Amino acid sequence: MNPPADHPAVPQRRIGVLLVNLGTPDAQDASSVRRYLREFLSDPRVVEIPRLIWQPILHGLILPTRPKKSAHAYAQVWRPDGSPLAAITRAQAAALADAFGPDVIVDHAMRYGRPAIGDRIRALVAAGCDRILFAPLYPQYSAATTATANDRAFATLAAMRFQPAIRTLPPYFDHPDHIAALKAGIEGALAALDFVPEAIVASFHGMPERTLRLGDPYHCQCQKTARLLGEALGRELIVTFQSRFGRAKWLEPATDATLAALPGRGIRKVAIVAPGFAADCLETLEELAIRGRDGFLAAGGEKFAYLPCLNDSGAGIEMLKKLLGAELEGWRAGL
Ligand SMILES: C=CC1=C(C)c2cc3[nH]c(cc4nc(cc5[nH]c(cc1n2)c(C)c5CCC(=O)O)C(CCC(=O)O)=C4C)c(C)c3C=C
Ligand SMILES: [Fe+2]
Ligand SMILES: [Fe+2]
Repeated sequence: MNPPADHPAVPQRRIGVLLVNLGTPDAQDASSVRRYLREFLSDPRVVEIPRLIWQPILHGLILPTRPKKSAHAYAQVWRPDGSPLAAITRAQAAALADAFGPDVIVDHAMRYGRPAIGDRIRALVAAGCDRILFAPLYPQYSAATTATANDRAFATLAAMRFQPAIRTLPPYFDHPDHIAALKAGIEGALAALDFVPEAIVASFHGMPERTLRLGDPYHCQCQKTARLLGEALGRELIVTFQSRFGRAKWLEPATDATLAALPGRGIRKVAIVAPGFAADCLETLEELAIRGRDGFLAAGGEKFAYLPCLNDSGAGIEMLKKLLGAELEGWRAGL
């Protein structure tokens, strides 16, 4: 027996585009930060230590102490409209709302915290989407970011009788449109400075070094982004890795140690970019733009500039339109 045409199980043929980023606390107080860190650091894709060993460390050592320290850091970058990562991701989705036509709904979600991936996928389905382009906004693939976001999307689908078709945005670390957008953003920001940097540092979020040996392509993809961007800019970039967490060895060279060493090598005017982040966040605005600057100047540096991420800039949104639009083409052809 066929259901009537207006039966809820008969969808309209719409497409959803879900922009996804890491997630951030709902508020800047220590208990909101603790809630966020508990979810984030309990993800076995992020901390690859056996649960029986990690859970006592997380609950006994980290969650009682780190939230207060992190809340202090968040307080320094918090905006009237909330956490920078949340506000910018929201703005990216808003800027793309009408980019793909009336049959495409653009929404956003976070892997940790809110808006939750499961909630937004279900909302897109309820709005008539029978296809969803799931777009983790990480230029470089890592199991700790891209894979865990995709896992959450597939886990949501696993609980559905009537699933939408799903397509995931591949990493875009070397996509010519990505490199061109980064180049345009950097050149625009450099032109507004009152000094000419003697070096440009490209700082990527770090990862435990063993993930590289285990086959995570993240490190290589970061290096390739930096090489292509350096070629586009016509100058070599200094590649570094930031945000070390825990006692294990992380990818090197470390951003903070490199910044502190540059004045000793005669480099006293520096610009720093973060081409691994689609949106500015705690890690760029506090760790690089505030603490990075302090460390560089304390070591004898004279001029320091943090150059913003692509965010919802014209170049950034045009790039996302092209990348997402190309993914939608295949589906459109069949509609
Ligand atoms: C526990 C280890 C961590 C791994 C591995 C890790 C990988 C990783 N993270 C990002 C992007 C972001 N991380 C952010 C914050 C953040 N990251 C860690 C730890 C690991 N990240 C912590 C504990 C925190 C929270 C802040 C703190 O307490 O220091 C953010 C910013 C979130 C925000 O609210 O602004 C982003 C973005 C990538 C790309 C990555 C691996 C490639
Ligand atoms: Fe992180
Ligand atoms: Fe950090």
